[in-house]
Amino acid sequence: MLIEIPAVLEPETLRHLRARLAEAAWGDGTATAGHQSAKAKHNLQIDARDPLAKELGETVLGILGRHPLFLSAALPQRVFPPLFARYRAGTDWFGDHVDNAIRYWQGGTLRTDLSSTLFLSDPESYDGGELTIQDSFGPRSVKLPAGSLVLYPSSSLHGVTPVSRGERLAAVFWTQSLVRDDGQRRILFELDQEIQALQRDAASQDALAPRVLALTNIYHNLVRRWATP
Ligand SMILES: O=C(O)CCC(=O)C(=O)O
Ligand SMILES: [Fe+2]
Repeated sequence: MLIEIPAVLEPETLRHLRARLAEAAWGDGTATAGHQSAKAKHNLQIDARDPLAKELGETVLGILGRHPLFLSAALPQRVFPPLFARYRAGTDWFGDHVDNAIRYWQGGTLRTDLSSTLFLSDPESYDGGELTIQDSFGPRSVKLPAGSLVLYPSSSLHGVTPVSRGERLAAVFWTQSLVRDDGQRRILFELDQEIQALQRDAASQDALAPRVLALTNIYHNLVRRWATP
């Protein structure tokens, strides 16, 4: 399931991130690529050990950790710190590739269940740079407003088309979910969204309150059954 989450970043946070990224020390993106994706990857990124990457990564993780739609859709157990990427016009793109199933980090491991791109450049400011994802319904091309993010199963082949004008800035990160199976996670997300809609209706119709309670109970019982914390 591919989920778009609009306006994750406030305009002011976006301005702050972009201003800090303009001063960053950008290095070759292949530094962290696996054997197969190194051949496909043509972009720049900030070294994960760079204090700036850590600081901005924490800002993004803090926002995600409080974002109801991200929490509902990803059911995150752990989120790998964002990698800041830059694609320049005329040279940069990322051919179709797979993300490694396991990422090593802080002496531990993270299983990549979900991949995400948080778009940081205004779509009007660059040409190309579409994120193409092989969804179960066929290829999807994603180019979102700055500050919005897309969440997709890490099992999908994906890439970024060449940038032909301007530059594309993005924060890319991976999530290990409490619910590993994409189909189960999708059922929980849809159920949770419906319960929340019903809860809004229940505010003006008392008779709905027991229904909301019963469905909320079902939601949590499914989480108990499917989550592996
Ligand atoms: O820049 C993007 O949107 C995706 C990057 C990507 O696929 C990766 O770093 O593995
Ligand atoms: Fe990738």
